[in-house]
Amino acid sequence: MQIPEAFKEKMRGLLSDEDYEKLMTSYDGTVNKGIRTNTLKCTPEEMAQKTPFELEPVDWCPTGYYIDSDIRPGKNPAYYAGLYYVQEPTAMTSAEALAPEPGDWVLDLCAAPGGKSTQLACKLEGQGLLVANELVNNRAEILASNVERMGVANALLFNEFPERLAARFHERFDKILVDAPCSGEGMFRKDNGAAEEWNPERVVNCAKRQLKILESVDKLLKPGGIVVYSTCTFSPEENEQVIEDFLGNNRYELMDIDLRGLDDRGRPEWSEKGTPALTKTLHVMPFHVRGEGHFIAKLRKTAACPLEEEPLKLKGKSRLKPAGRRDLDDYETFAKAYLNRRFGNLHLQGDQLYSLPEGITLRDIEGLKVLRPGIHLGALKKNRFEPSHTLAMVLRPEDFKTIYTVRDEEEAYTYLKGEPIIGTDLKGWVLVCFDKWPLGFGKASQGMIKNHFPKGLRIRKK
Ligand SMILES: C[S@@+](CC[C@H](N)C(=O)[O-])C[C@H]1O[C@@H](n2cnc3c(N)ncnc32)[C@H](O)[C@@H]1O
Repeated sequence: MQIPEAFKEKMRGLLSDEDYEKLMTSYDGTVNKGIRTNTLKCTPEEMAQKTPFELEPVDWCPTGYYIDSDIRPGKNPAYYAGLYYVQEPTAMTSAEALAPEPGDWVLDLCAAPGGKSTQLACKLEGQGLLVANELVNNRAEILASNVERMGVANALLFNEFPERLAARFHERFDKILVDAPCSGEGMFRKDNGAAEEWNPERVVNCAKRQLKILESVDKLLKPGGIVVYSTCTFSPEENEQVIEDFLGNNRYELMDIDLRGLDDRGRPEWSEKGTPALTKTLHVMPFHVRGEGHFIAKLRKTAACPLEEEPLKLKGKSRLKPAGRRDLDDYETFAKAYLNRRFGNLHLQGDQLYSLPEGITLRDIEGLKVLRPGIHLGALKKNRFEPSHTLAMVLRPEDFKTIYTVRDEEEAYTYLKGEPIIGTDLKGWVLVCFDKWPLGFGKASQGMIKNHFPKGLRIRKK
């Protein structure tokens, strides 16, 4: 890996000789890999039973574990059942610092691929709302797929500019995470491209963009609400200086961050004005801990922000409409035959049926680019309802009347490859489970289960 000379020079100026040498040596090491338990589905102990690799606890995240760097955790049935999320250990810090509570309205403004969104969802325990937003289209689809796999039931996903969300959700959120797009200096070891793309102008441009994103946060956050700002870079321009500029223009106070094993405080001397409270921010440096590197700041909003005189206009009608009773005949027939759980706030987009999160109305989403308006329950076909994979992933076995539990890992792979399962006397829709965790749907008849695991997710080989 080629570390840019200008970066080396900059870090040599910022760090002590000893720390600089340690940083450079850290680039010769291997990338730290981690997984985090999806507590919406299982406990860490249950996850450990279903994963064949060694797990070593991460200090600052009670559900995070280091795994050996040779392991490919995305190849395991437990992965497809959503028992864990593969996440770099220092990336687990931001959601821990924000610490939402069940019932909160939480916004993750820069969300793809979804590591922190799914971690926030665990903390909400299915209560309250998670709005996860990703601006870049193809990354947004990856976010949707991860939120689906983890079985998050109370999420609304957008593919939007922060300022457009701010025009609709004025001071509606209790907590906001800004895991900002950055120059990625903490990604050099993990992603060679990050080192190749790095240059001093990029750092300056990232800082401008970060400040602009934070301006939208001020409009979105309730007075008294909390925002965590994080980056995976070391540069003062994108860390201490962004926070100092934001504090200068808005009424916020920095809060202490208390995460086990982390005590490398932000440096006022790396900012323009030397704001003393910057010591409340946190650096997570790859030469102090086992991880790639992060910066976190936690701030409380101390005063309301006025409504804009000329707010941005959001045009366009939503293609969603509330589902009427007659629209739902086929869904109700399906629900009566198979579901032990009710879904509310039902809306249709064409023939696709969604359950919107509690408290969300069409007025909230009209004119915005919605990626997923809630749980995609399935499609109303001619005279029948076809359940979606998303529905399978939010269910627990007790929510469905016909369950097929795969006999062993081998049979789990058979299902995940898209092959039929032979030898059953079940009939109709079946929730195929790996132990007590759904993998997806199948349809049983004549002694076999036809596979409904989505084609795009199927694995080719173990
Ligand atoms: C550091 S990544 C987020 C990682 C994510 N939080 C996770 O844990 O998986 C930053 C994200 O911000 C998105 N982004 C880029 N420009 C943006 C902008 N102007 N406003 C908001 N998000 C932006 C990027 O596409 C990227 O997905």
